Amino acid sequence: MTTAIDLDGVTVEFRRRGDRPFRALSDLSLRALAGQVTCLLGPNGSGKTTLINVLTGLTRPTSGTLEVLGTDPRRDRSALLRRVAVVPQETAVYPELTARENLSFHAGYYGVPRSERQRRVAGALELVQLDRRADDRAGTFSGGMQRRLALAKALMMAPDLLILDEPTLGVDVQSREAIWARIRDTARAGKAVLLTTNYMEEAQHLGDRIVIIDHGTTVADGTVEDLTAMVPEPRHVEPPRASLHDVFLHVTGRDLRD
Ligand SMILES: Nc1ncnc2c1ncn2[C@@H]1O[C@H](COP(=O)(O)OP(=O)(O)OP(=O)(O)O)[C@@H](O)[C@H]1O
Repeated sequence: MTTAIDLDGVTVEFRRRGDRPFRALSDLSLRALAGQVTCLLGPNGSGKTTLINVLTGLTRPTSGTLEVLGTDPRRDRSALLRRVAVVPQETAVYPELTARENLSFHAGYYGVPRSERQRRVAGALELVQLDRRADDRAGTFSGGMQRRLALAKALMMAPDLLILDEPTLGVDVQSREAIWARIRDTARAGKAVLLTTNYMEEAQHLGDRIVIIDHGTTVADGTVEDLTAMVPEPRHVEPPRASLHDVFLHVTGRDLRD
């Protein structure tokens, strides 16, 4: 399988006023493959968003090497961004525009030819089951519907790498299932998917590969089976294996990060 993301020893330091530089990422290495969903887990402040910003060339690492879809985001960011779609944590839709207008605007902005736009927009709306609400303003949508619209925007661009920051934060079970199904389809179509989540169930359900980071560095990396085998004393008798929830607490501890 092709490597979509290859990070080796990446460190990101932020300068804080009157303080020593703060390491948001510390010698972090990570690989993600095409055709797989890679789930990135980590406590608040562990560096997940910083990592996404590094992958999209928004934040320049202090040191380390990185390749995303075979290119260095520091060198050719605009070419890379034509092949990578990011669904950020905050809702990124225009509330005054309808769902269809949101997608058309996005397609136009990213250079989808006019002749193709209508078909692509309609296809994306159908994918996330918003076709019946296509001509309603996005501002009237529920949180879950807005997340689905943001996902449609990304999927419409047929990216080789799809990055999602907490894709199902605060959405109901129905929207969650719809979003999960589209994420799985994207990986099955041979694309790489990297997503961050704080929901163990989501990682357990979707992740072909789970990477847990803490204090800016990788503390566990493998399949759910690899990771659950790491916990020495499963706390439950039934089922016999530790859950991903147990693994997460085992490798990151119980302290708050604030
Ligand atoms: N521009 C910046 N300047 C200084 N510190 C920063 C900056 N950006 C992020 N940080 C710090 O880096 C650390 C990692 O932040 P980041 O947003 O990557 O965490 P996260 O894992 O995405 O957290 P959450 O789960 O809460 O979204 C935090 O301590 C944060 O305060």
